[in-house]
Amino acid sequence: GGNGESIRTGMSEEAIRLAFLDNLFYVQGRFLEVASLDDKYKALAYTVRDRLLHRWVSTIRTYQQANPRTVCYLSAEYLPGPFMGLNLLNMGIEEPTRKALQSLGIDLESLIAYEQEPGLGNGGLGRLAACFMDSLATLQIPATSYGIRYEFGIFQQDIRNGEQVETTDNWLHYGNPWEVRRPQISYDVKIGGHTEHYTNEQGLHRVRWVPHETFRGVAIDTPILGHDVNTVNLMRLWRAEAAEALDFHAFNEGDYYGAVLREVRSETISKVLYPNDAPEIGKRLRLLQQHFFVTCSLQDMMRVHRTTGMPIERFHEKFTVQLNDTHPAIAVAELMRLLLDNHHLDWDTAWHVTRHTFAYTNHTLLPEALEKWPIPLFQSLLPRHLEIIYEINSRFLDEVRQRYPFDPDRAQRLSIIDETLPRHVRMAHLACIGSFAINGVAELHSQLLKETVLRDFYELWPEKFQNKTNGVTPRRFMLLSNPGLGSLLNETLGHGWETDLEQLRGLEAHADDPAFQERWRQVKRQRKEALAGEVHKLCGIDITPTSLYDVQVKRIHEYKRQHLNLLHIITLYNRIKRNPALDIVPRTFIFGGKSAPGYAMAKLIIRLINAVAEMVNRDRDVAGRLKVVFLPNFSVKLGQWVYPAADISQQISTAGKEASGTGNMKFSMNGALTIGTLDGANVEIREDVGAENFFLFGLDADAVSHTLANGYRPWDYYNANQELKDVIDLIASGFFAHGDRSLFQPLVDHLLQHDSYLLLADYADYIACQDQVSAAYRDPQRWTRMSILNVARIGKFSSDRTIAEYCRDIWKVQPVPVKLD
Ligand SMILES: CCc1ccc([C@H](C)CC(=O)N[C@@H]2O[C@H](CO)[C@@H](O)[C@H](O)[C@H]2O)cc1
Repeated sequence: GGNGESIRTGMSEEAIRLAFLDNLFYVQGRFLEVASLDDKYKALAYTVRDRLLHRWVSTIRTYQQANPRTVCYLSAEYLPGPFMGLNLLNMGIEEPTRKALQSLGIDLESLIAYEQEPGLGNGGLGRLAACFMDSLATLQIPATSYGIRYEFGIFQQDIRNGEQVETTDNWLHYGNPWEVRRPQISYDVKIGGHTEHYTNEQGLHRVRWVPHETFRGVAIDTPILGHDVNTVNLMRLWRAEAAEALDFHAFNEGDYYGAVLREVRSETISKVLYPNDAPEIGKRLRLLQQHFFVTCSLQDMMRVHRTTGMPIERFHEKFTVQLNDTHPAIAVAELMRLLLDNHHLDWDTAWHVTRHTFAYTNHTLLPEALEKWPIPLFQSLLPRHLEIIYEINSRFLDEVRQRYPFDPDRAQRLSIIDETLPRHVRMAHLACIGSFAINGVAELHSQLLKETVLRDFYELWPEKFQNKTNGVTPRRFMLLSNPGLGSLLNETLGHGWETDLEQLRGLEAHADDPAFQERWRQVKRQRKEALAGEVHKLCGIDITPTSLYDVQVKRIHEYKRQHLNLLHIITLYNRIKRNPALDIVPRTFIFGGKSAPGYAMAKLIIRLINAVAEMVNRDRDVAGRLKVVFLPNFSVKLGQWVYPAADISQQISTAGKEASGTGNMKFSMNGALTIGTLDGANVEIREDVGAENFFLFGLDADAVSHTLANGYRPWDYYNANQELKDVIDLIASGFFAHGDRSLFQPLVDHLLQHDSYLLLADYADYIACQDQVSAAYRDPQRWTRMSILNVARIGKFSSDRTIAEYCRDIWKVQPVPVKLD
């Protein structure tokens, strides 16, 4: 390149231009005039990837020299979002790249918009794992994030006649330039079969697992660069392949299907992500997927451990392994198997290493979301693991009986095995017994864990229990998503806040400054106009940026109460119909989120949202003062348009049900005000931003459990509140279903007869709170002050703070800065 820098690693506009053209010619085999958007995107991706791998090589060299204690994050889901924009930002080459492409007549934004994100997750849990990767690298912590490289990610959601329709997510169709296949890094994965116990010639007891089938897991690596550092950690995802791609013998016999059968069968393991954020009992492939990525990951750690020369008895000193919910909990039994059967350690030593290696994070209190596997399935798939689990359990129960000699019920409650027929393996129990630390993801959630689902374990091992309140990365969700806000903050606070978010406190001094307020409103206005453009493109609906953008985007679930949001919208609609001259604050209600394909009530809620939208958006009396939009196919990419454009963030789950929430943090970081319940991290957000800057309503977690325990009767609330009655009756009338009363009957019936998520009990307070929101919005000075103070006091909710706490309290690891060679 120009001033002596190589075009493979140079950071100047000139070097990047030459590198881009070089990749276009010699990787894509295209010249500019005939290059497609995909060619240009790939050429730029390879240009950026070279600079990532340059830093990765330096990182690996540093780690080999330092042999540091390393964090391994095991997660069945990752939602990293599109890579191009964040990699350019974290490497600090956005401007030179934009100019280099401009000089070639290419708009960088068009290439960034073209990228398809890896949708390898369902929602909160998967996105949190991605925010953690960004913070681990930015804090220069040696870490590897392990998971599954699904060929097909979370389904694409289309809305047809108001209904969710799922289509296959073929994200790899045009290939993925950000990943590097590592054929040399591959491991055997055994399943099924039986075990053989024998005594070897030295008279020692040995166990052999004779599998029914053996597959291969191959590593596919994606470099994860930290912000403004040289550290590149890896996201190492496993792809399933047959030990032998083609069975030539079968082929010679002319059995062509037989010849490829093994390959097809094996690939099935990592074929597709399970699209539910609640388990389905006994899905064989799901357990196979969990065993698959766990055994590959632990074997990979053992390979790295061997290179350190440290004895296997010190494995837990080299590696600390975080279990992202129970999905990788089989790891406790798998590490024992590898230590006992492959390294021939005695039980006690193996167990000592194992329980000092793992830590477990719980992400949900919903009883139906706690995974348990039927013993027959476990026996057929993982016979050796089941033997080990039985042994772990009997030694554990011995300890429990010693501790509580006269309390057989407690032992039964604590047992890994649920004896009620058909017998099941309780994965949360295996995780708790095999881990040295157990944490929830927000203070209220961690408290409820100790009082409810994990109470017995808390009473047994209170020292294991911790809280680690979630956080989100301000790089993607502030700087990248909201550059206008980023430059206003840089101008006002200087640089540095994006890696030390507490510096945002400096905004408090500007909260009442009229000039600064005006700049602040302009930033929000620009994002609202940008989103209006995207809504027009995606839904063909025109929304008004002067209206209040009232947003609820998250997975569709009854406990998240998207249908309570709808009860408010219909209430406003009825108010206008009763008095068309009513002076209300114009609102645009924006929904987004996928429903698990088999979750009928969630799908009905999506249908009702679109049905209400159809009626309200064309109603002449309403005259555009209310607009309802359902944004299809919500994703990280779409979130980056939505979070910066919101005025109100809806966080209205039934108290005690949302473990933390992370969307709530992304909205507040972009100056939206929250209307919410005292649930999950809402409690801590309100604590930090100030009660006067948060719109609170509803029963708290104690009141919810008391109300449900004392025979809750939703009918009473229906009969006692005329506005509520009118709303429910309107839905029941078929008004939103072209007169078809039966369509939404199941939803109405459930609300009047069960309402297990207390919508009717919280309705009146919610409506009153929304009226306060409208009143506040009429006073721009007051609203802008509240918005500025929300950002000023949101510092705690950076995933850098969360990861720093995991490093200090659980992983006991230190940063290892990397010098670029
Ligand atoms: C087996 C199917 C399955 C898949 C995913 C899950 C996740 C635990 C669900 C999830 O995403 N939980 C969310 O995790 C976030 C990150 O901690 C929290 O912020 C959300 O409150 C919680 O619902 C449960 C069951």
